[in-house]
Amino acid sequence: MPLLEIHELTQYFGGLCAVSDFSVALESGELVGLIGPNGAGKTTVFNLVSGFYKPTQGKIIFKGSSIAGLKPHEITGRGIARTFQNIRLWNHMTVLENICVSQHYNMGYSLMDALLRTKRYLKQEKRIVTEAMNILEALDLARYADEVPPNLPYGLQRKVEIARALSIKPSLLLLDEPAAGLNSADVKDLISLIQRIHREFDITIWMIEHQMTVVMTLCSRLKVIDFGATIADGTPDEIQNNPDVIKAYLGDDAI
Ligand SMILES: Nc1ncnc2c1ncn2[C@@H]1O[C@H](COP(=O)(O)OP(=O)(O)OP(=O)(O)O)[C@@H](O)[C@H]1O
Repeated sequence: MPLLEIHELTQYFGGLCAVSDFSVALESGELVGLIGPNGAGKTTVFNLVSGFYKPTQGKIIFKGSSIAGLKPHEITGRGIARTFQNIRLWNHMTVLENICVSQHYNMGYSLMDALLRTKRYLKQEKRIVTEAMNILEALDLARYADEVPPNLPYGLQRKVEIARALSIKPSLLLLDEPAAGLNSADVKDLISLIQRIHREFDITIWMIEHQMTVVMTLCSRLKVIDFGATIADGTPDEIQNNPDVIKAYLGDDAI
């Protein structure tokens, strides 16, 4: 059984069809890419899978159960984590607090426990901090635990966002343009980081990315969409030489 199955997903925004009849199946352990020109509908697909939008039509099945229309926190609870095209960290909180706050969907204590600072509350809070520090250590970020994100270079902020997504121990990680805004040295580091996460965290990764070196190096297969519709599906080599893909990116003159 695939980890994630999407059948004929369609999303309208008023009269605009942002995603049309999109289907895909991701097997556990895969690292695959979703590419396409600007405005193709890629982020909309991720927003539908992560519960930010309710699909106009279609099925989204994760671990055998339908998740279409669930709230984002419910989908996180099922084991899907994501990052965003524009980094969304809490800039007034430290790196450690940013990771801890994402754990609170799974805190295991009540409001009353928190108000009375019961034993259960203190024990769970300690667990959350320990687990957050473990993830920061695993990604070589522990030394930045007490910094606020704006004090860190952009490449490290991206890494913190990935650490935050990993901290919920997802089975599926959605990365939305992780290389956006990074310089070439940071892109190289990001490629190694994603390879390491994929190897060490027993996780399935689905990524949107415009930088071809990143997807060509990392992904075993790619799906290409344009104006919401799928135009190609295949290995990076097949995709690079597909005339429909070349046309979508470069226009008719390219072929
Ligand atoms: N909430 C929304 N309301 C109305 N239109 C939207 C909304 N979200 C996206 N769209 C439109 O849907 C289309 C697909 O947008 P989407 O952001 O999914 O594309 P994308 O492939 O991720 O683009 P990019 O690579 O530029 O990020 C675009 O025309 C966009 O303007």
